[in-house]
Amino acid sequence: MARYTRLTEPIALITLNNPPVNALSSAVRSGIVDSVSQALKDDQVKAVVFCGENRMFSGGADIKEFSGSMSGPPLVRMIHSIEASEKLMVAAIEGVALGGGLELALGCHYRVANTKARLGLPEVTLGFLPGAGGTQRLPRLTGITAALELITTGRQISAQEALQLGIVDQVTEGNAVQAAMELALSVIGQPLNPRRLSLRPPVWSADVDSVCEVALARVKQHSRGAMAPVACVQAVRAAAMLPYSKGMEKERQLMDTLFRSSQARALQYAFFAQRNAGKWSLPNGARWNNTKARDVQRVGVIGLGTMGRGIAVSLVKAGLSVVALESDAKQLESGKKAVTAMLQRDAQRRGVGSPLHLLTFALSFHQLKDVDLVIEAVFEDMNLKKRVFSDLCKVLRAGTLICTNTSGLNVDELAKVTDRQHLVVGMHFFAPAHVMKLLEVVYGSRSSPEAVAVAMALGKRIQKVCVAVGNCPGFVGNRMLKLYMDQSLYLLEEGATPEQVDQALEEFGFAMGIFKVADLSGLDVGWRVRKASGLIGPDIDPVNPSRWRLGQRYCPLPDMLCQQGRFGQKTGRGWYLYNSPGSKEAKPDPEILNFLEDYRLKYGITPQRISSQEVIERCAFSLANEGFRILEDGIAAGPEDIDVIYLFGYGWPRHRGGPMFYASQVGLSVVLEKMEHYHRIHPDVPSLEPSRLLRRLVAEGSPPIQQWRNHIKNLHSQL
Ligand SMILES: CCC/C=C/C(=O)SCCNC(=O)CCNC(=O)[C@H](O)C(C)(C)COP(=O)([O-])OP(=O)([O-])OC[C@H]1O[C@@H](n2cnc3c(N)ncnc32)[C@H](O)[C@@H]1OP(=O)([O-])[O-]
Repeated sequence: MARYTRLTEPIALITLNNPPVNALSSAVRSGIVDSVSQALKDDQVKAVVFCGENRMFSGGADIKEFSGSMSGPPLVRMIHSIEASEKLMVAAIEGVALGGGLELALGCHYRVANTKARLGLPEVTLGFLPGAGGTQRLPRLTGITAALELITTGRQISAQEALQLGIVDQVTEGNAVQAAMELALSVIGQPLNPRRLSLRPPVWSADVDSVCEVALARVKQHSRGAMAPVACVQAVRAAAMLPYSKGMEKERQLMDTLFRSSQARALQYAFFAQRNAGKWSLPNGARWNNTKARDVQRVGVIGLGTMGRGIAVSLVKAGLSVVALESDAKQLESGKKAVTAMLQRDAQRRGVGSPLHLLTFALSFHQLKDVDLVIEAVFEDMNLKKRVFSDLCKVLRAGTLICTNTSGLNVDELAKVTDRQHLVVGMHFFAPAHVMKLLEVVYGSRSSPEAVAVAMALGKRIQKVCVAVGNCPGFVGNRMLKLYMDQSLYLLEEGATPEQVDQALEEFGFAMGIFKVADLSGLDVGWRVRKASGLIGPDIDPVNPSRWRLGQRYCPLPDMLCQQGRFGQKTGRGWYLYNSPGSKEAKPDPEILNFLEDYRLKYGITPQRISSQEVIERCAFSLANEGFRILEDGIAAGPEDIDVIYLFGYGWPRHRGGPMFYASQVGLSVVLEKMEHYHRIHPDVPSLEPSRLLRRLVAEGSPPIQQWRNHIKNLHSQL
């Protein structure tokens, strides 16, 4: 797993060989140790160059090994002996040098990188720190400030930036191995001690404490409750204060704590869940690896509202040619201005040429006749969408796919009005569509596997994290969100305040509590949906609205707020108070507290003291409980898909893995017991009843989350 090649010059080449990313598995580490010892024994060899197979240096330690018992030579010791070696060691970096890969390179005496290479220490994103000396060697090269930024964020940098920071010694447009050999030949014989980073003194400076304080405040604000970024700051601080060996001791202590933490398990789970989501499968057996996606070059986008604009921008940025259509000249003009400005700003920021030549604006459906795929992004109204779909069929070529950007409408019902039900899929983008990473690709009962493959491939091309989901109201994300929102509202009725609920959720790790999110999105959006679905109508008393609709408990509080014109940030008032319409700083509103008190009095509700624990249990466990129902119904293929949707679309804290992973960590029997408890107290909320799958998994001994798919398969085969 590491190939040793003796070159004609006095140089040996050690090639890491573990495709696809040359992860430093136990076999690779053994191969490196054996190869280094071979080079050291050969008197003719004066220098060693390290490189990776397929022009990929290394993606770091093998993350799969972290869940089992570690074997093979420890990375720390291996890197230390490379650095301590009396022979010259040079890293030739192509592709990526990440995590342990970069730490290996930092143990070498010189580093050469190809211009396209990317370098970084992303361990923090996996719940720990660069524990193979990275926290001690990097600051000794770059200084504290840069090292803190790189290590606490895990940001990947270009070879050019690495050169500026002193992380690499040379950047080449050509072959990095060739350049590394040339460099080796030019420095063979020079003293190696100045090149051994571990021999450098601590990088102390008078402002270390304040720099670390600022970094600590930043990481605490950005990654609420995450342990790893805090530990990263502590480890880098040690590099400033302590000699290398003591700093390494600190690194090891911190690493030991992090390594055993549930946060690290959650983050590593999230890493693989994200990659698994692309490996979609449909209930009929079609899968990512048995279905071919045909190529898409030209895409039509219908509707240039907020969503359509973001979608058009994402497509153009990925190099696709786009025809953007609006229904009248005025809307077209304002959409055109917005899209053009967004693309120009982006090109300027990235220092690339403007891609506007890829964009055509149109008012007539006929201009869509040559596109390969259409994404309809008109207003969320079934009748309007149906009209658009049937008009489209009159102009599109026979094989053109029609995708609908909807957050929950029935894809089958829409497909029925077309002449190509097999070519209709849903594409649920999240706002703003050019920023948010998640894309739910919704297959209807008639969608062909090829259509799903095309939509998934297109999503990947525009750099979305795509998850294939079945067709049901709200799909996966919004179907679960409804229950989460319901619970938050019931908590208000029962005695909580919006700030209390939000604070509990933010302490749990959400970037924003649910009521702040609602204010940001606009309360009128849900109000319109509830009106359209008949939950609010002329027969409902607007002053004393009923708390019972469609046979279950209903909370009319959001409707009452909307009647007062409290639509959230846009009107300066919602669940919170804002300085002015559009302002973002949410302040508790005494009016809301009085309003809630009056409401409880009016309906005879005795307010209870609601603990943060109850907020989390009712919100998070309700999400997971609905997730189990979604798995039962076959709407998501596995728990990982649900978790990816919540991580990338709904701000679920990554260090908690996702609602399904969280349930597995808390313990399924605990979740079951709590759901039974809350359902007993609130029998008028049917969704609190524990799902069949949850009960079944508990009855079967609460298997680990990785095994749930088998249990679900058995459940389906028995239905
Ligand atoms: C003491 C310890 C100190 C050191 C700690 C570390 O180094 S921690 C590590 C620090 N390093 C990191 O955090 C880097 C993590 N990796 C990445 O960021 C990206 O994978 C990439 C940029 C290397 C390539 O991106 P890309 O879009 O071209 O490709 P892709 O992302 O789709 O991956 C392709 C396949 O490779 C797999 N795989 C990837 N890396 C690893 C790994 N390290 N291990 C195992 N497997 C790994 C991945 O699962 C996928 O497998 P599948 O689904 O085909 O079976």
